[in-house]
Amino acid sequence: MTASSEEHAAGAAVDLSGAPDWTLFDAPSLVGDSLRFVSGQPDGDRFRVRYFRDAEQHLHARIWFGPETEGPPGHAHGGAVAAVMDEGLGLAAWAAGYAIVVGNLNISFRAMLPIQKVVTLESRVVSVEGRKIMVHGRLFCGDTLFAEGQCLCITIKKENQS
Ligand SMILES: CCCCCCCC(=O)SCCNC(=O)CCNC(=O)[C@H](O)C(C)(C)COP(=O)(O)OP(=O)(O)OC[C@H]1O[C@@H](n2cnc3c(N)ncnc32)[C@H](O)[C@@H]1OP(=O)(O)O
Repeated sequence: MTASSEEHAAGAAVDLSGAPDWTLFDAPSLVGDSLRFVSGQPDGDRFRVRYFRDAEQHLHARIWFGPETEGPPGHAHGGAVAAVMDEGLGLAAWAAGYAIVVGNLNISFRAMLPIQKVVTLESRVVSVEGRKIMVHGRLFCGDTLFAEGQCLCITIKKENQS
């Protein structure tokens, strides 16, 4: 494989730095072990993820899809893409102050996503109606859109919060 700034052999350092106007977002301090499945192994061979917020407090992430996310040869499994959207868009609602679970996640897979590549997730809380928080997001690199999603998050009832 040809190494470029966005392609990395497993085990090698991966550049997850953010845009100049982003600040690192400490997701584990907000939701702890809820991140274990996707972003819990920052040096692993599945996902490597770093979260940021921009000046308007929208949540972004740089995400490396490692070899263990492979589905179609050389490309990410749709479930891996969905897992990233689930965590990232759900986390966007948490970061906006809502203790939620995801009730519905609608994803369109627009292009095959090469593994061992750093891509960007951007998200936006687009509406809040009672307990329903709608978050939209897209996973892309440069001009290539890999997936876009609409995530309906539902705030957890007080009696179900631990
Ligand atoms: C922590 C950050 C990183 C991790 C993020 C990871 C996100 C996740 O993966 S969470 C795990 C996956 N999700 C789940 O397991 C959720 C399973 N579902 C549930 O627990 C419940 O169905 C739950 C909590 C969503 C809703 O149940 P409940 O609290 O009884 O609410 P309920 O009264 O049914 O619905 C509340 C409102 O939401 C709406 N709603 C609920 N579910 C849906 C749905 N799937 N589609 C559309 N609307 C829905 C209802 O219509 C209702 O609307 P309205 O107030 O207008 O009548």
